Amino acid sequence: MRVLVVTAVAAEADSVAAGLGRFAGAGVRELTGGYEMTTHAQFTPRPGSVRIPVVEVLAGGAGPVAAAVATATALAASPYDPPYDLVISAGIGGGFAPHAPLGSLVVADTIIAADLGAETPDGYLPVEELGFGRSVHSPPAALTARLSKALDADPRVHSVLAPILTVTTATGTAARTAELTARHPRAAAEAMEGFGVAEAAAAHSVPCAEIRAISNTVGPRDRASWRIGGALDALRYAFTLLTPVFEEPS
Ligand SMILES: O=C(O)c1cccc(C(=O)CC[C@H]2O[C@@H](n3cnc4c(=O)[nH]cnc43)[C@H](O)[C@@H]2O)c1
Repeated sequence: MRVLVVTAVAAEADSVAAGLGRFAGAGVRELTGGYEMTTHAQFTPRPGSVRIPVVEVLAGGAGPVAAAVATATALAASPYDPPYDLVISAGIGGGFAPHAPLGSLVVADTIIAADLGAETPDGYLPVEELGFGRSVHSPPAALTARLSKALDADPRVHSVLAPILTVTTATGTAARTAELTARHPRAAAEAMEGFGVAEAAAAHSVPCAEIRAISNTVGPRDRASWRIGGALDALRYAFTLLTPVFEEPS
């Protein structure tokens, strides 16, 4: 399986790469847009394998627009058809209580652009209700089940399969938290790239997933309470558990 993992920042890409690291060789290359790509062409073919799995990790920038541009650039630059078998948006994220505590992992069953719509005096309307565009991507259920099962195989890991919201402004007040929770009661995490990655993947007809390691609780902004190091460790460990999935036939 050929997999493209897209993170926002280099620290997240490094954690993903470290999780994949037992498969060796890493490098960095520039894409035409100037994005940094850490390349891991590191899976050893097993007897009977017909394809050599390759996972590439790309730090594509923060926010849905940078993420979409970076992902689309990487997909267009691939010499393969299809360009990849799977694209994963991965990184740290905010967790909605009580679903996703600090250090836990969230696999998206839906990837939702939570602020792609319009405010009205009667409340928020997503683009679907405005009559244009889309604000939801649904990764293939069989794929998310495989990812979740791989994480749940380790009893020390707390993972949840739930909606992940993509926002362009990180939530920092109780009022905004309540609004998002009312609209998306099952949402377990928010981050800033998933929907952009998913849009680019969809344009190339490549399945997309999103995985977040929780660094902070969504709520009134309290930067001192963020546990970025712990979340980066959880992200790294998640990718050690996920590597067998990438070795399976797509
Ligand atoms: O300061 C650091 O050392 C550091 C290391 C790794 C990552 C960061 C980031 O700030 C990453 C930004 C990235 O994280 C996502 N994120 C995390 N928490 C939230 C949240 O509560 N709401 C929305 N997004 C969140 C997001 O995807 C950002 O792009 C810093």
